[in-house]
Amino acid sequence: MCGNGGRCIVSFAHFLGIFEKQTTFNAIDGKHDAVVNDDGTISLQMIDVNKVDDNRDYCFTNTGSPHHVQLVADLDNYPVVEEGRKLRHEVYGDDGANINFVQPISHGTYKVRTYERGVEDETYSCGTGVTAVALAMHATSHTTNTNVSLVTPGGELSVRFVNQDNGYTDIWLSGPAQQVFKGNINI
Ligand SMILES: N[C@H](CCC[C@H](N)C(=O)O)C(=O)O
Repeated sequence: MCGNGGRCIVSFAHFLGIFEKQTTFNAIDGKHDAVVNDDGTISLQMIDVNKVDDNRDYCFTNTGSPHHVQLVADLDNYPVVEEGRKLRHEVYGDDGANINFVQPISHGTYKVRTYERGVEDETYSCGTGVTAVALAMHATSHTTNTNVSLVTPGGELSVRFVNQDNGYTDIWLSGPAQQVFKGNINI
């Protein structure tokens, strides 16, 4: 599942006039509701998450895709590609995982850089990744906020959620989706 890809699909379907305000689409992890907000940002409902594994040095959770979440100091200068590539294999074996490195900016605001499985490199922004970061920061009591801001190299996202005894529900990933290219194919 791709959270940012999902938001882009919704934005594109809206641009094509397929729906007005709300829609639903099916992804590999199930159904997703989505909303085009009045300011043009896109909110996407993510699957419920009932487990955030806390391994003290890092967390692991699945928000539609598998994510490792680890706090580091001096994120701007952190070797995301080298360390991400190592952890992706050494901790998670053949299946691997996406690796998110995190630094707090303030209570409820986090800077995130992600090494993405499949891409095998750092990407500008990972939607399921920042969702995992928001839940992991809450699950480990780094924040009590249930609306968390995430700053990635590609821009700013937010994740809000409801915390219940058995995990997290009503999880919404929000942020901008901008059309940057338009073309035609003659067939
Ligand atoms: N970039 C995507 C997640 C891709 C996850 C994929 N790399 C995987 O290993 O499942 C996002 O914005 O949510």
